[in-house]
Amino acid sequence: MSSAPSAQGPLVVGVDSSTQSTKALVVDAATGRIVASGQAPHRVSAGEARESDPQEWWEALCAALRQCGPVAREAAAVSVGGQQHGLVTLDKGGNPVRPALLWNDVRSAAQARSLLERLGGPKEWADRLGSVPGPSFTVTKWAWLTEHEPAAARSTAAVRLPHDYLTERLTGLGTTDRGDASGTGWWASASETYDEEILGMVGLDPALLPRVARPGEIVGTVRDGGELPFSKGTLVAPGTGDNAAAALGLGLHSGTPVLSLGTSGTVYAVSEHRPADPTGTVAGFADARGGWLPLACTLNCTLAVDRMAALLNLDREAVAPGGAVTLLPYLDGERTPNLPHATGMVHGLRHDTTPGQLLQAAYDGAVHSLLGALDRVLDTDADRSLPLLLIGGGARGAAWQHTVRRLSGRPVQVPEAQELVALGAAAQAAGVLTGEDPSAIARRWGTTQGPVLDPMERDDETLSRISGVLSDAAPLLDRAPHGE
Ligand SMILES: Nc1ncnc2c1ncn2[C@@H]1O[C@H](COP(=O)(O)OP(=O)(O)O)[C@@H](O)[C@H]1O
Ligand SMILES: O=C(CO)[C@@H](O)[C@H](O)COP(=O)(O)O
Repeated sequence: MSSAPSAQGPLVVGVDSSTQSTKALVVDAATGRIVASGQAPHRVSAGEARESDPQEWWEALCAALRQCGPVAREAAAVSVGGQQHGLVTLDKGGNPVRPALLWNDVRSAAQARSLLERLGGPKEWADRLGSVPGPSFTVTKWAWLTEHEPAAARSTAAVRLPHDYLTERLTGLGTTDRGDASGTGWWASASETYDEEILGMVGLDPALLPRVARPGEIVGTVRDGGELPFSKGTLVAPGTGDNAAAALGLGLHSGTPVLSLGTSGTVYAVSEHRPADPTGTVAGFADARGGWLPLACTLNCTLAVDRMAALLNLDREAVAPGGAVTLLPYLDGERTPNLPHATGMVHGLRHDTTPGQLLQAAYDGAVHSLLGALDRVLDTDADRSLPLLLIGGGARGAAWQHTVRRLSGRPVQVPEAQELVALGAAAQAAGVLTGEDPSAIARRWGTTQGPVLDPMERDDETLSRISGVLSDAAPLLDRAPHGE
């Protein structure tokens, strides 16, 4: 007798192992009802480095599943969605050689610049890889590691992405998927294979990389033993990167734009056309189904705004309108625009500027970066009147919702479902059980149901003011630290 007697179908588990925490959902595959959930935090290093211990991700996964209770062990299938790009280096025993270098660690900016030139420039990268790799991409992190920590690189017997590492802890097999592989900078989206010339450029043996599973493949079963949080034999789906998982969770059709407000800010859509943006603004990711996920990502989203609220000793909702102050919240450097050495900047501060106006300026600066890429992630024939789907932790905030509506001039839909990455992983797990398209499963679950907030008149004055400050301040924002 299931400990979830009201379940109508088999139970599946979807996981979101993201920057700040692991979220796990036990879901009824027939209806999408969340039967149980759990969450456990991760630690991320402070300062210039952005690193996290993969073992802690595993412990957080086990803790989140313990919070779900015994029902988690009844899951027939599981899938893991994870933060993209992270460089996980494992020794011969499968143990991390060092903490993982995360997507938001920008120390490999110099390596990124060098790699662009060595392959022949941004257009060559875009044509082959689909993306122009910046310091967020795994390939630049591996180049950094070989230059700065050669002993660690020599001790590495396997290279994984965060979601690959957790999937392998379950199955004992090294696999990844095209969605997450497309964020490495060594998986060519044109050929859908690892690019051995690029691997050679950074001295990485292809044998250290995981097999790229096909969408919908069962990559293994949960192996026996230890404190594994699932029953032996539970089917394991390929998993994918968190944004591709969220796209599954939303059951996205092409042309519908998504703004995700989390540790990272992302704007993306699904497309049948392979992206190849030579400017590097749009990353040409693959999705988890066989199509494409053109995406732009910012480093400074909810954490930057929360930091400004803390500095101003304000609640995150205590914004005030009417300011003419500009705040570029580039506290961690910035990825979109590509300003890895940037820092936060305020312009237009006056005696009568209020704390609430300054906090609103932080929201404006964060959303301006995302909306600046919105048009570029959409196919030319996309209906620009469709609501923006707003997801991620920030989507729950009134100030975020209002800022997106005011600066986009578009209706905004906020799904009631809160953990779209984990829901997408659950849909993928359900898909390996039934053979159904995970996006069709998510649509059947009704995951995008939620209020549609009416459009507001677009605040073009604020948008152009921010663009003007950004343009005039570029030389200052792009200045590398002394000696780089
Ligand atoms: N009610 C809320 N209003 C505004 N922001 C929120 C709210 N709840 C959470 N957040 C923000 O969401 C962020 C976490 O978002 P989430 O998408 O879970 O992060 P991750 O990128 O790690 O998956 C937090 O940093 C916090 O700033
Ligand atoms: O780097 C990207 C996308 O290219 C980020 O979206 C990471 O995948 C981190 O995701 P979150 O922790 O913010 O969910």
